[in-house]
Amino acid sequence: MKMAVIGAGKWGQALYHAFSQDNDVVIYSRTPREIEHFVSLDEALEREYLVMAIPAQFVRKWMEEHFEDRGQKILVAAKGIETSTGAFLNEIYTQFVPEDRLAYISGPSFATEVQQSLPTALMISSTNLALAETFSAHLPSYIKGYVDDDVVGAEVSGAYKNVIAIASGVCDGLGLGNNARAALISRGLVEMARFGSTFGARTETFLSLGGAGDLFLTASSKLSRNYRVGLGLAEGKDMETILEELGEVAEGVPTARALHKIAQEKKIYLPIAEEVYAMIEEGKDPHESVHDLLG
Ligand SMILES: NC(=O)c1ccc[n+]([C@@H]2O[C@H](COP(=O)([O-])OP(=O)(O)OC[C@H]3O[C@@H](n4cnc5c(N)ncnc54)[C@H](O)[C@@H]3O)[C@@H](O)[C@H]2O)c1
Ligand SMILES: O=P(O)(O)OC[C@H](O)CO
Repeated sequence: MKMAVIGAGKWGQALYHAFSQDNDVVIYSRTPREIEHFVSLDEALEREYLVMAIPAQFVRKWMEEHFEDRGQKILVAAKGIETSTGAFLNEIYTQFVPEDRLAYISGPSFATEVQQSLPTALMISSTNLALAETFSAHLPSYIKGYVDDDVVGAEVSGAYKNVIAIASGVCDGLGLGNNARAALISRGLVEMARFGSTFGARTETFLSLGGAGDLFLTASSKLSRNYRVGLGLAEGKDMETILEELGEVAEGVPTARALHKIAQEKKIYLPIAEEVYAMIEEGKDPHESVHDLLG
């Protein structure tokens, strides 16, 4: 399969490594990189299959400024909800490409472990199951692919788990113990499903690799950038310092802002996401947030 990965951050490079096992793959990013098969934007857009690893908050602008529809089939690899509009990624990408040429990859997948070819299982979701199957069939042998057609469920799961991961990092950073973290993750899963059902997601999707699987992973490991944001908040650091020290994308931060906006507009009860928003945006004391969540 002739593919191009667009975006050469940690996840773009990991997916480039993975798909390169059995396919003809090139990679492009706005910043030239010393990567084998690094190509120009035009050469990348010429490929039949694209993997889009641009972070969620930058997708719309990038597509407006650089994308040319040449009939490509696209695998969306970012996880997040656009802060400025509350739009899910499928709502953005479908403004440029018909939904039957769009698929979304989600599930428990630290880029560093995918880069090391460690065993991984992921979901590929599309309203066009044949397309999901095509991408799944071209994953390397160390990644087991599962296909599904609940695009909204997969997107909400992938985005929301990042916000719960921030809360989990706060919980561990405050030394509240395993019971508290387990309670938080469990209630976070319920909250994700409640939010997703508002937009037509299937409840069982939140029990899948893209839901519970990714949530368990991200909310329990320092490999998660979002979890590390929570650790920083628990230490009393301000967001500017946290993100500067992180030096990488933490999609849970802008997604928490998006969830707050949506919750206000649609009157959805999102207690954990709202406390993460209060800590991130209003500098609320994490101890107070925990008290209010347990209250
Ligand atoms: N890193 C992981 O383990 C992992 C795993 C699964 C999914 N993801 C998702 O993949 C997406 C990308 O994350 P990442 O881990 O590669 O992040 P990263 O911080 O490693 O890289 C972000 C990349 O985005 C680029 N970028 C920044 N601003 C941009 C802009 N305005 N236009 C175009 N490109 C811009 C940067 O140059 C950088 O290459 C995120 O949505 C993330 O949630 C990450
Ligand atoms: O480092 P995070 O928190 O963005 O998580 C990376 C992946 O989404 C884990 O599946």
